Amino acid sequence: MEQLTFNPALPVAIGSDHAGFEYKEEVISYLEGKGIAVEDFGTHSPDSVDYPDFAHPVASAVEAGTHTFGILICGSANGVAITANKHQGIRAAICWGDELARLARSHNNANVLCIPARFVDQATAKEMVDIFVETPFEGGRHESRVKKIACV
Ligand SMILES: O=C(CO)[C@H](O)[C@H](O)[C@H](O)COP(=O)(O)O
Repeated sequence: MEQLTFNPALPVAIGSDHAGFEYKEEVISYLEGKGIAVEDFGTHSPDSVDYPDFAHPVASAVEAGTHTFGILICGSANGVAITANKHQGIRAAICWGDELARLARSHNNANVLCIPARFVDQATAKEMVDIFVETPFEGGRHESRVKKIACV
């Protein structure tokens, strides 16, 4: 059975493109302030970059099991989500509100939270991160559905 909650012994993997850079820095500070280890996969400035260059390494780290879950931030979250979901072991969810973040975890056992920096404020981003960390996967009827995702 998939891991129900996140492993606090492993770091969170976080990445963004230039559109998500400011939010990434804020979220890193927020998580570290709560005593949660974070590995920053970049980008490391607001200079224009290509989101796949940062989404793939985060997805690979989560898929390898070296990081407990991933956070990816770009302008709309579409680019980073499309990229991360190319990875067989990744369930990346675009969330723009608390209930979406809760459902992504409880129903879909999402392991990457994708945040649309140009469409939510930083307070919402942080609230969604908290919910993503704290909400366990429900299992039950959702278990078989989640297992079918990877059956391609
Ligand atoms: O993939 C995206 C769009 O769906 C992301 O939001 C990117 O951040 C966006 O495309 C970047 O746009 P920009 O005009 O190059 O800043």
